[in-house]
Amino acid sequence: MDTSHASVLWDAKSSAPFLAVPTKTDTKYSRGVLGVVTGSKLYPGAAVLNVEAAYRTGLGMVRFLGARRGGDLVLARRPETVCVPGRVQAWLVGSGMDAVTRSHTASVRLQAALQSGMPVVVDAGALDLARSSRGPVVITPHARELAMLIYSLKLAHVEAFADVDQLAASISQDPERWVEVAADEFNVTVLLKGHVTHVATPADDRGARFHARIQSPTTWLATAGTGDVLAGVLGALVATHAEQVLKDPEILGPLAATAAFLHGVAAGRAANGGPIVALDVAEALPTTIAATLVAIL
Ligand SMILES: NC(=O)C1=CN([C@@H]2O[C@H](COP(=O)(O)OP(=O)(O)OC[C@H]3O[C@@H](n4cnc5c(N)ncnc54)[C@H](O)[C@@H]3O)[C@@H](O)[C@H]2O)[C@@H](O)CC1
Ligand SMILES: Nc1ncnc2c1ncn2[C@@H]1O[C@H](COP(=O)(O)OP(=O)(O)O)[C@@H](O)[C@H]1O
Repeated sequence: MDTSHASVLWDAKSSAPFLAVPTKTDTKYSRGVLGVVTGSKLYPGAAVLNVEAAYRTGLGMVRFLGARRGGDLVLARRPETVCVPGRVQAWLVGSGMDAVTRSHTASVRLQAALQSGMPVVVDAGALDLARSSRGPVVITPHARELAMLIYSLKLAHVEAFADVDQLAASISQDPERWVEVAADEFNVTVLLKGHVTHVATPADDRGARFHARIQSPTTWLATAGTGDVLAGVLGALVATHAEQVLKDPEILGPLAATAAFLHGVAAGRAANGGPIVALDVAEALPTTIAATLVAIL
């Protein structure tokens, strides 16, 4: 694991050890169950993208416990999904939600996940709640979402910026610095999305941390819903490594970097030089994972 402040370029060789290949004795429960609380009346489709991507990354089961409309759409696309509460090894929350218009019921469901003590992937409309988690957390903001988060908490670093847009511009220009600031301030692993995605964990007592960068192989990835696909990939990786994450939350760094790597390569394979939609990226994940595993054979 990298212990310097400079970021390392994350590739297939770095990613392969963080893929969980099922063994002969595995069951759907031992492989990892991901609880998903995402989607809303405004954005029900995000839940479908999350769940499709999680299954395509490989895990035992998805329990979808978000709003009804999202649940109906998820079941129409992935009937193997279970919509009954029960044991899960990790949570994915917040995609397709809006922190401002979030319903009371949605907030109660989010808090139940965050208070479970299990590892949680926190995306989009639940980012404001990330710090209240009892378990290890990885957040997945884009530049403006991170700016909103830093601004709303009135951290010391914001004094130099007139508004959120100025801060977002600074984050886009210098993601390497801001991803580390955010990891330290929020004490969570941060995956900062962009053409180049950065992942950082909080610095330890000696100032060492994990910091990786993932270069997207295609700009066609900049299209609606691909962030929801990324959140699903990461949810699956965290669910299949939940025991390790609880022992050592630092492993959220390499897991998040691996998610971003698989996501970018899947997009490149799906695009093949032309436009793609978010579900194309999810559908390209199985062959991307097979090719990534070959990197360490
Ligand atoms: N089919 C669906 O259900 C979809 C749901 N989505 C959900 O929609 C919600 C809102 O998403 P957005 O944050 O994109 O909100 P908006 O599209 O409302 O954008 C909000 C602001 O953020 C800026 N912004 C958006 N992406 C940025 C980036 N990469 N870097 C810098 N600034 C950026 C925009 O310019 C805008 O000013 C989220 O909950 C998300 O998960 C989206 O993922 C799109 C697809
Ligand atoms: N110019 C770009 N080139 C390559 N990838 C990009 C580019 N812009 C954004 N991305 C990637 O596309 C995804 C967009 O996610 P996000 O902003 O959350 O969109 P959405 O909310 O629509 O899902 C992220 O994985 C991000 O890294």
